Amino acid sequence: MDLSASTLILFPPLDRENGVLVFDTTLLEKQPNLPTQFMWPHEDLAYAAEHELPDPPVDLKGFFNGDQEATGFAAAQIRTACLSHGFFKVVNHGVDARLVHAAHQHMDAFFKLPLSRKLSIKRNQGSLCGYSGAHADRFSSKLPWKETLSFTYKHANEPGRLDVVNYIKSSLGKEFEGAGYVYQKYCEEMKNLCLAIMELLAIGLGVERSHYRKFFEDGGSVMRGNNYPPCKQAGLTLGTGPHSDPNSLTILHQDEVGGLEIFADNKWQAIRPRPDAFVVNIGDTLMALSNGRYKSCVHRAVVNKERVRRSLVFFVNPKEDKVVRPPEDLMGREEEREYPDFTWLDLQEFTQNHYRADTTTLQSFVHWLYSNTKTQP
Ligand SMILES: C=C1C[C@]23C[C@H]1CC[C@H]2[C@]1(C)CCC[C@@](C)(C(=O)O)[C@H]1[C@@H]3C(=O)O
Ligand SMILES: O=C(O)CCC(=O)C(=O)O
Ligand SMILES: [Fe+2]
Repeated sequence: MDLSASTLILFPPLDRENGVLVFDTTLLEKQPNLPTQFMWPHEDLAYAAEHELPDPPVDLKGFFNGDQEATGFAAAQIRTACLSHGFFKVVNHGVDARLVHAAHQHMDAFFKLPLSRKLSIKRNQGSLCGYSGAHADRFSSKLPWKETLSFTYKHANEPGRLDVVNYIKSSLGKEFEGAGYVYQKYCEEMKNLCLAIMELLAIGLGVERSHYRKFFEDGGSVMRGNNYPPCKQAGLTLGTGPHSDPNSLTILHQDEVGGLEIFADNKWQAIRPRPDAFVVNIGDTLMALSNGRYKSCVHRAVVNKERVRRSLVFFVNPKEDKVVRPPEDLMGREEEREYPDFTWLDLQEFTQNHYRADTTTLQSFVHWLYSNTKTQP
């Protein structure tokens, strides 16, 4: 085969000015071999899920209707899942299926835009907002086979304040205003769902019912659309590598293609897509807020050989400067603290500037905190 110099420059496509890889799937899909930058080590790829997580979904209908027995049942189901692997599905969550569909449709339309247009709202270093192709400007190896669009949302938004609409409109133009309204509404619904789940998490721990709800009421979240194009050598790469989310709670909707896997009972288990369900996972910050009782869920996303896969993610965080500390009524008399006090601002800085979130983020963060500040165990 004649590998002329120009061919070599094209594969993988590189940004001429900065020399970083460009996630241009129309070009990447044409080449026979996966660029090494996208290859993940054997230990992250091996043991593909052979099982599906068997847990039945948590039905929220009774909780929303104020039925005490059903609330107790849902809280117990959530408690069991969180003590073991930190993951559960919810149904009858009250979010209109048409809204979820519309959010997926608008994300689709965005990812189908020409690359130059998507790059016009490129995510900058240290920020969680904007477009990112394979995170190629942040990392040079183990690149995730995905592109993302993310933006922030404040929970204590007064009615009528349209931060998401304004961000989308000002960065992408007036023709995206409709998309902005859909995302704004989606964020509002996700916030309400998240605060309801916070109550169930508190009931499950036997702490004051509104404790976590209040803690997150003035917090903020990041909404993200993930687009995982098909990959001929899907078995050599990952859409999102094994990690636990550094934030508190994550609410995700995956399309019908499937690819989300969680690590539970010492094996990878696939999460079967269910259009009427949201999947919820505990993140590192909530693990700290429960003094290690609720487990931060280790998960990953595999990619498909033939089909593009999409997911909508809502990452929930406390207010940036609030001290993350378990409630007093949770701590037994002799119980020791598993983690020191910290703020989401610190953990966010750690994962954006010093450490790439993986399966041991919280542990590494605590070491980093001790070595950087006066905080000592
Ligand atoms: C604070 C955050 C960092 C990430 C986005 C939010 C919550 C989850 C984190 C992430 C998804 C964990 C896996 C690695 C990561 C780099 C990714 O693949 O997107 C992480 C996010 C990020 O830094 O963008
Ligand atoms: O897309 C998915 O199913 C998982 C994505 C994920 O884990 C993340 O964005 O943190
Ligand atoms: Fe995640």
